[in-house]
Amino acid sequence: MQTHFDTIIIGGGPGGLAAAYSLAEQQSVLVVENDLWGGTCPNRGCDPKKMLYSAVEALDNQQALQTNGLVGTSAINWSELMAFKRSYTQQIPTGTLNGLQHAGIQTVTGTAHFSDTQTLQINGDTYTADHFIIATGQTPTLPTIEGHDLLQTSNEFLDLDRLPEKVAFIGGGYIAIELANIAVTAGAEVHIIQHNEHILRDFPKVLTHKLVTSLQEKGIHFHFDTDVTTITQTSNQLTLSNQANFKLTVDAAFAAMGRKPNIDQLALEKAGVTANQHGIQVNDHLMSSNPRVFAIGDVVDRVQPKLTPVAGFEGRYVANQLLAKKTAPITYPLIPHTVYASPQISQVGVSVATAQAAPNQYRINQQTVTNWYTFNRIQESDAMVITIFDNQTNQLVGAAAYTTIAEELINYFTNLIKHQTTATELTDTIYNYPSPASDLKYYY
Ligand SMILES: Cc1cc2nc3c(=O)[nH]c(=O)nc-3n(C[C@H](O)[C@H](O)[C@H](O)COP(=O)(O)OP(=O)(O)OC[C@H]3O[C@@H](n4cnc5c(N)ncnc54)[C@H](O)[C@@H]3O)c2cc1C
Ligand SMILES: NC(=O)c1ccc[n+]([C@@H]2O[C@H](COP(=O)([O-])OP(=O)(O)OC[C@H]3O[C@@H](n4cnc5c(N)ncnc54)[C@H](O)[C@@H]3O)[C@@H](O)[C@H]2O)c1
Repeated sequence: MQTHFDTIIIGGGPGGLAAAYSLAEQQSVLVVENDLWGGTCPNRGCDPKKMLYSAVEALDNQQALQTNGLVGTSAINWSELMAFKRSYTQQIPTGTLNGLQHAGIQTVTGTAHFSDTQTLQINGDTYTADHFIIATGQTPTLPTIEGHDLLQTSNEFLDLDRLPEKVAFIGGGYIAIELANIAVTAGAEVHIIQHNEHILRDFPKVLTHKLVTSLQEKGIHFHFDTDVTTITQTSNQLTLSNQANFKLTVDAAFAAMGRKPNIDQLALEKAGVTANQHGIQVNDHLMSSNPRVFAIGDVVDRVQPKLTPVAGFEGRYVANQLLAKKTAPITYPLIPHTVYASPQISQVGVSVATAQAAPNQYRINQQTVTNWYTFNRIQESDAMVITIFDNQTNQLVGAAAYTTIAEELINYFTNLIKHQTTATELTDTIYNYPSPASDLKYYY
């Protein structure tokens, strides 16, 4: 059994896998995974969520066209939808493992922890390496309140055999909004309990307010400025309450209050790697306080959003460093992000808040586009696109969108910003018509 490697990667998710494949042609590589090969995104994150969204979007689109040519609405059959999701997720761990082995990458299933600065213990065996890459991701945070162990998380929601009739989500971030919208569309009574007065703190308020209205119209009950302090169980139900007279009884409740780095099992102190509650601390080369050890993806303490493409980008960056193909500090490209709901909210580049705070530097073009051909054709009830231009260069520098096609629109904007497109140049390209891209010339 080989026990020394050029690089050992802890965590077989999008970050770890990107690093492993990039290194494998020139290095001996071992990847260690203690749960589902493939990690959060394809097993219990982005991909299964969007499998469920296939039905949510179809139903939304169908409902929008009632009285405009479509007769009757369908309904979601939860167990069939879950079987559809599982047809994708069930093949992920084995497929991932086979792919790694096929590429000549060694694998071990087990929990890794350091015993000194250059040694790992896995399943009682000792492994050493020239370098280590920690890519262990995050897990859901549970509140420290009475009855917290009665809460479930996104992990369980995305694999429910049966959708409970009445559900609550604690939190108002990505996960609460995305999963609550799946649940309400599938027929559940849904409550979102948020400890302050707004959802999705990083997105423009003008768009999140619209989303709250849209989700309320779909039937979601929002409880703002509400802290749950006690959870009790009575027969098959849970009661969530606080001392300020809040009391809600549901069939299931899900914690969606953020995620915490998977570092507890790593014995980082033995490796001389420093970390805090946000994750492993790294320098601008993603190197930890131990120069042999790098960290990538969700487990890193950094300001960039914790998303799959960011983890992959960091994995390839560290691999290139170890192969001496790149020595410069990491510089991140634009990172577009989307909340998948009904409709979606996406944004990229300079934020609306930043532009509002610097009116001399930026011009904001906020357009209600509901009546534009693209959105009228699919009967969107409310759609808005915001573009932000630099006053001096007239270049597009930021964008945000509230529409069912925001996920694709934001990719166009990302490319336009990347290529420093000016407002005038937006009119220079001929796009296929009619299509969302053919509207780009009107977003100046
Ligand atoms: C519900 C949900 C929806 C999401 N939706 C999106 C989305 O739409 N778009 C998007 O870009 N991102 C989304 N994300 C975020 C995305 O899943 C993560 O950013 C991405 O998976 C991070 O990749 P990673 O490799 O850093 O970590 P992970 O994918 O979490 O992989 C880490 C792996 O390390 C393993 N591990 C942990 N500790 C050890 C140990 N000691 N030894 C061995 N192995 C260990 C874990 O089991 C895990 O498989 C979503 C996340 C969730 C939870
Ligand atoms: N579409 C996507 O790209 C996508 C989807 C899902 C998850 N993700 C990733 O996963 C991460 C985690 O998602 P999340 O929704 O769990 O976290 P989040 O950070 O997006 O939101 C956490 C929410 O919980 C609230 N909260 C915090 N403490 C609370 C408390 N004590 N009581 C009640 N509410 C509390 C916060 O105000 C916030 O609204 C995201 O930040 C993102 O990186 C991305």
